[in-house]
Amino acid sequence: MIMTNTLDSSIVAEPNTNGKNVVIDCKIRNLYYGKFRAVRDSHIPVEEGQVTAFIGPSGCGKSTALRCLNRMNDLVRGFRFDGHVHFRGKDIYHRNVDPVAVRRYIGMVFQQPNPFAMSIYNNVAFGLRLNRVKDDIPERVESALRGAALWDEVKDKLKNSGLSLSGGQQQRLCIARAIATEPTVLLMDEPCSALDPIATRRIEELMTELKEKYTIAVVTHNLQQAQRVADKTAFMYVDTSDGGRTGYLVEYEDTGQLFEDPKEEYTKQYIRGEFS
Ligand SMILES: Nc1ncnc2c1ncn2[C@@H]1O[C@H](COP(=O)(O)OP(=O)(O)OP(=O)(O)O)[C@@H](O)[C@H]1O
Repeated sequence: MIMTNTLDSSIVAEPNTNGKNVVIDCKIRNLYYGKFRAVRDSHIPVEEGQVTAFIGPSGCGKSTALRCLNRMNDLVRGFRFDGHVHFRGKDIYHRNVDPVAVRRYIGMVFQQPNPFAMSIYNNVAFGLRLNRVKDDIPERVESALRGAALWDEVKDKLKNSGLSLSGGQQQRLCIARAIATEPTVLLMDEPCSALDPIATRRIEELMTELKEKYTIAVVTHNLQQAQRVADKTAFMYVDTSDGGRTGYLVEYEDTGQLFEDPKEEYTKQYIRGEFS
């Protein structure tokens, strides 16, 4: 039986053609929700120590592709996936791999900040206990809160409810909860869409700090945000030619290259704002 240790983050990542290490290699040939083909033909590598942004119009499959990276779609009824997701060369969809173990290495932060109705301290400690971490809990909680740039704001009120924090602080608490178990990769699904511009900038700065330690993949509607935070950008679009609405990868590039000199006509039109 393949257990957590086969996903051990000490396994060397696969080198890319550009010499960068690919931590997650995602290839979606076809992805279905029931009979609906949601995504096709999308090969998106996630490189070590980089921020990779997923952009594209609504419904093109950005969140679906992101959720494939840590098997979050497994929870959706009717989900079927033809392709592969390799984490450090290991197939995370192998029948013997435990999805809970996958999420230990590939954590996630969602669109809406979703702290639990418990204290700030326990919000972070919860993830540790869930992963059977028993040692150094207070130190780990502090380290995660520091890592999420929240410690100074909450250190004197750790017993207060996580729900008492502002939206931006709640999202940083969720980031602290996600990094407490020291994942290799952090997936962020529109992490700023519910936040005001100041809280958004704080999260963006935090992403730049976090990539020193974690590889990040982020879905964003905000093209300026992708340009500010991402090293690599994947642009997805929706194919309606066969009467369906199937998302696919149009272009994956260095962010600067994709925004300044895109190869594909659809990318050019999208970044010029010709469709949304
Ligand atoms: N759980 C689900 N069950 C059925 N269909 C779904 C499910 N989740 C998403 N879809 C469909 O899959 C397609 C891709 O959705 P997805 O949310 O991945 O797109 P997106 O690009 O992230 O969109 P948005 O930018 O609006 O969030 C859409 O047509 C959506 O309706």
